[in-house]
Amino acid sequence: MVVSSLQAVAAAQVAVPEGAAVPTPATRTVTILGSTGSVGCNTVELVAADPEQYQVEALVARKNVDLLARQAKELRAKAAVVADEAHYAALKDALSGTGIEVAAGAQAVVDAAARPADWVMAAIVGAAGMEPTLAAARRGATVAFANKEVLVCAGALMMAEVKRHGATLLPVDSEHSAIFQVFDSERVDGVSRLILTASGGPFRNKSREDMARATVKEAVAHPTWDMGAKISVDSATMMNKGLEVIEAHHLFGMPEDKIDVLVHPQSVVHSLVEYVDGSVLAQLGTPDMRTPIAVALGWPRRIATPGERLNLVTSGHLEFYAPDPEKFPALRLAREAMRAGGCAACVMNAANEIAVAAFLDGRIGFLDIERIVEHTMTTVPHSRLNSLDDVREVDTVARRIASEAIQAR
Ligand SMILES: NC(=O)C1=CN([C@@H]2O[C@H](COP(=O)(O)OP(=O)(O)OC[C@H]3O[C@@H](n4cnc5c(N)ncnc54)[C@H](OP(=O)(O)O)[C@@H]3O)[C@@H](O)[C@H]2O)C=CC1
Ligand SMILES: CC(=O)[C@@H](O)[C@H](O)COP(=O)(O)O
Ligand SMILES: [Mn+2]
Repeated sequence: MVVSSLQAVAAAQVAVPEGAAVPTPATRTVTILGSTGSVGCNTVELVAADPEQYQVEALVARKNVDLLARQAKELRAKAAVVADEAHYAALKDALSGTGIEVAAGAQAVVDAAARPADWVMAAIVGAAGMEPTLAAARRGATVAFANKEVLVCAGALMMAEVKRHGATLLPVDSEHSAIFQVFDSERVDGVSRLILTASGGPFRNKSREDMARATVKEAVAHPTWDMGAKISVDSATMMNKGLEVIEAHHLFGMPEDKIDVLVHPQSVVHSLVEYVDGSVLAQLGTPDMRTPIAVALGWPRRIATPGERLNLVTSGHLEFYAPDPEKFPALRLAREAMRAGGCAACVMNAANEIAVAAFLDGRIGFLDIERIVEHTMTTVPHSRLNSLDDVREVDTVARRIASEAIQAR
């Protein structure tokens, strides 16, 4: 396996940075970015189940004031922050008399991530999570990392910041948590291949004609996982798996051609690592995000979660198939973006965010998502990403081109 020394360092950084203090759950202070979302609510549930073990520094959402205020009171958070300033007054009102600090706006979200918590859940959806995730990494926090779009649009720069500031990234995405649990980061040259499993989404057995007519309700009805709307649509196009191949590349330092995708409709085998001696190690479990979140929350220990345990006697057949590249071109687009390097993955991600939002708003059809993404990828000129300012600029240009293409339809 060809793994450069930089990649090997990056892979090690995902696990235990040398000399890093390992906070025990008993001393852990916690911030949850995106606390009102699907991953956020699961995280809140685990933290709330053991109130003696965690002190909550800050909770962050975009605009769901009612839920954010309830969570902040339940967890006795020190601060609650909404990104959308239009909701500041409502949040202030909901938390008046509690002593909980309240703030709003994009800078307030970054400031919340910069507050001194040992452990930060990065569960904002989309590239909007980049600045707050960076703020947590830059003060050397342990970052439980769900927000995959950040690594897709700025992976190399983000991993460099993680290394520079001695932060620790713990994967939360179920496939990457699975790999993390069976990946020998001490001996990366023994790893020959990563195999990411994919459910195939709600349209695995549908024709392209069916997909062209797909409604929002059908697209977000994931067969095995209960998730937010954006990632559910990504699963339906299989762009989610494309984003995850890029995420795995950055987290584990593996080249694109050593990261395979295997369709596994039951979502029981969460991913696999193949070693040079022919061993293949996998992590299994029921499709329940509380498990990978608990792996990151308790790490390096194991903490108990509620929920059903996997029973292989009653779980039925486990099936595995090769992905269908004709039906799901998003996988090809993601691999092309990886091979192109530079700004390509950032452009793809930005266009995908715009196209998925337009589909969810009923402005375009399901198959238009892949068309908008491909059009944007072929329109935005290739460039290198040398700084985070470059990332912001390319992201803005790609969003504009994708939006114009949607308007022109
Ligand atoms: N859901 C899952 O099981 C999994 C999710 N992931 C990844 O985790 C991330 C979160 O996914 P998911 O929980 O499904 O998403 P949701 O849409 O359910 O939740 C998103 C969260 O982010 C908040 N948010 C959105 N925009 C901003 C912003 N600009 N600033 C601050 N907060 C913001 C939302 O607040 P509000 O509620 O107020 O809008 C909400 O709390 C995604 O990157 C996804 O790909 C990865 C693996 C599994
Ligand atoms: C739970 C999780 O990690 C999701 O990213 C999941 O992988 C989505 O399912 P797909 O395999 O259908 O994309
Ligand atoms: Mn996943």
